[in-house]
Amino acid sequence: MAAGSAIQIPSRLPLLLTHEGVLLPGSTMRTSVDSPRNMQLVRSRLLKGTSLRSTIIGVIPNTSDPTSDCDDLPSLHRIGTAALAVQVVGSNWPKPHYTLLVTGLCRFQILQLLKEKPYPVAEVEQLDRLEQFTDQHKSEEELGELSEQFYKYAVQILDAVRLEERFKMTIPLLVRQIEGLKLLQKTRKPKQDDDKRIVAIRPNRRINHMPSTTEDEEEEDHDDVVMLEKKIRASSMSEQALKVCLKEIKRLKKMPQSMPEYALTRNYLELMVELPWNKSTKDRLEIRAARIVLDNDHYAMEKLKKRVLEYLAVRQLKNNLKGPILCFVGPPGVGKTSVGRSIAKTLGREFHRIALGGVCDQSDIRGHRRTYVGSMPGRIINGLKTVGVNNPVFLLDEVDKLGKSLQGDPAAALLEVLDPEQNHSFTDHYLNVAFDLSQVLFIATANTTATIPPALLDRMEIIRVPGYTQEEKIEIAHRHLIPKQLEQHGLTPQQIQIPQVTTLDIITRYTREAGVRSLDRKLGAICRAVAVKVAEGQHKETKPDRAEVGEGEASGSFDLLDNTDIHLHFPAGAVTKDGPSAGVTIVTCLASLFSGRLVCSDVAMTGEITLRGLVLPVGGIKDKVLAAHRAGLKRVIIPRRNEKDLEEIAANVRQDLTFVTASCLDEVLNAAFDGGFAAKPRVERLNSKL
Ligand SMILES: Nc1ncnc2c1ncn2[C@@H]1O[C@H](COP(=O)(O)OP(=O)(O)OP(=O)(O)O)[C@@H](O)[C@H]1O
Repeated sequence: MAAGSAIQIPSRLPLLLTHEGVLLPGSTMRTSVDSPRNMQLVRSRLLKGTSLRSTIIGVIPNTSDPTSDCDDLPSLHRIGTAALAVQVVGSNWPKPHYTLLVTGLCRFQILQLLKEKPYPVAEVEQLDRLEQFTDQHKSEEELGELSEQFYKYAVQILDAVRLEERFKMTIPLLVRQIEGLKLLQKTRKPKQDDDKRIVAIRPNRRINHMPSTTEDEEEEDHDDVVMLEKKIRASSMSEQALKVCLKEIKRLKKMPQSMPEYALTRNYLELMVELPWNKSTKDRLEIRAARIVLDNDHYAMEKLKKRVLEYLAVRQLKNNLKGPILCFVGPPGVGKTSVGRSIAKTLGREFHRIALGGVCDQSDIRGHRRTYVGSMPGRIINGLKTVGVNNPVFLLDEVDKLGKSLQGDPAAALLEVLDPEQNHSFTDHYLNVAFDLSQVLFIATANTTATIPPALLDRMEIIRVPGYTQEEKIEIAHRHLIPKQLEQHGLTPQQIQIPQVTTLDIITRYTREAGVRSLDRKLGAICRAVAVKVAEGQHKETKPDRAEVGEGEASGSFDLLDNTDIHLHFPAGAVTKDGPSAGVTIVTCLASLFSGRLVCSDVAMTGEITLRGLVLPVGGIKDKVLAAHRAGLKRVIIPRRNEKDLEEIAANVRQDLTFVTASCLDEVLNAAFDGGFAAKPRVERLNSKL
């Protein structure tokens, strides 16, 4: 189709049904093809055909919901645009689809549908016989908002077949647009260093002669590229990166702007310039100051703070980061993230949290190759771009919730990130050049070590962060949570006072947790309620009432026996249960069931039981004892061989509880039942009160 010749489209056209955007003659549109019908069209017509005619298709706009595109053909807009398929890109990510670049040639109307399957083909009549389009319009990013408005009118304009009708519709719209842009120009002063292009209105040019890419615009673009090249040369990127960037900029200079690759290459180069290749903050580590920061920010957690200080001290003396990666493991809301933040504060470094929960694709860590449509760098490189320095503290949150999928194992990618032997030349797929991560301080958090991939676990030093006692929670609330909430809600201590007994009430009756996250939320709810009263000017000194805190939790019950069959029910089947520590408890339940006697309601117990009735030691005694204490129980039965673990428990908690150590089942049962236990089996239907 030589320029200047009139376009003659085939009388039968395969139809591509689109639901977004309207392709107008002379314009170019990129559209994603993923419905079965459209995929078939691309495969059979565009990928197999070899003639030029086979690349002409009919694009029908306004087709209803593409997800229902399976059997019945939806009703079709009568007028469509014949288009030349300029490029087809196939991808399997995130699901199989093609991206099609089409250029509109002319309008047509559907005369008759010839077939519906596997893709629709219609007999068509060409409506306008315009001269060959002269250029492709490249959509301007800055015109995003305007194009949304434009879209509304586009379908109407497509329907305007007569030239006069088209003028009548478009001229008022264009005039309005130009007025709007003039206003915008007045209010926006162009920044010298702004590498985003500003749309300029050139008053002397007549609308019908205005080519899509003017000389001025080309010059502007050229200036932009020159500016970008200057920035690349001025940046302190590695030699390898500089080489790649200069090669890309050379390609960019030769590339017409309308090429889709132009924008991709530009984005890539802009990211390369923005990355902190050599920019870092200066460490100001002073152990005494670090201790003060940690103590000021966190109450209790003595063991954790001690280990963090040791770690920082070794770093100060050795002045390198080749130590282990610290991993804080503990229940939600015990301050793992906030300790990470304090570490960054003590070091004077930037802090960035990378949430790994649910990540199951290695490209999340390592980025996509640039050949993918919509490719992006991974979270590590993105994080570095966000903080703007190459030595931040990165908190890898929830490493225990990493997933795995066909798209590769993210844990393997993380290993490379964390390995001091390799991470000085970490290569993100998108960058495709090495970036030095050796100055980044990585800290990880997890709720449990059980699901951390073993190879990762091996690289980390686990520091357990246990739950808090009630007393610790009260202190945390009054020293940290309440002042923070007051500040967030714009309240002063004169406007609301929460007495310690109230906090205790909230802790014991309205929250049941190892950490302080719900407590914090409840305190927030109180502050919000008070803020409303203060704002309404009706405030007297306010004490929180029950409704503001929320209702307490109901306790569950379970049935055990059906005649002589034993039914053991472990609630929440989807939650994996392992570990033998409920052994003594299950046997005690059964003993209660068969004897018809009730177990004391203030007893907690843990321990593994052998087939011969011996009680074996178990892990996590501290957490279990704290949970029993939280639940208001008085007596705790533990395996005798766990007696040494009681030393770890705060004295005030120990004072409130009586501990019974047991090495065999008899001792457990004697302690669990009032007045001891001499088994007299009685087989009848009973409900356990445990
Ligand atoms: N010992 C403490 N002293 C002061 N504040 C604390 C303490 N422990 C927790 N907090 C506060 O409790 C809130 C929740 O803590 P954070 O978000 O750090 O918990 P987390 O352990 O990281 O939880 P998750 O595992 O759910 O991410 C924060 O506001 C934190 O400052």
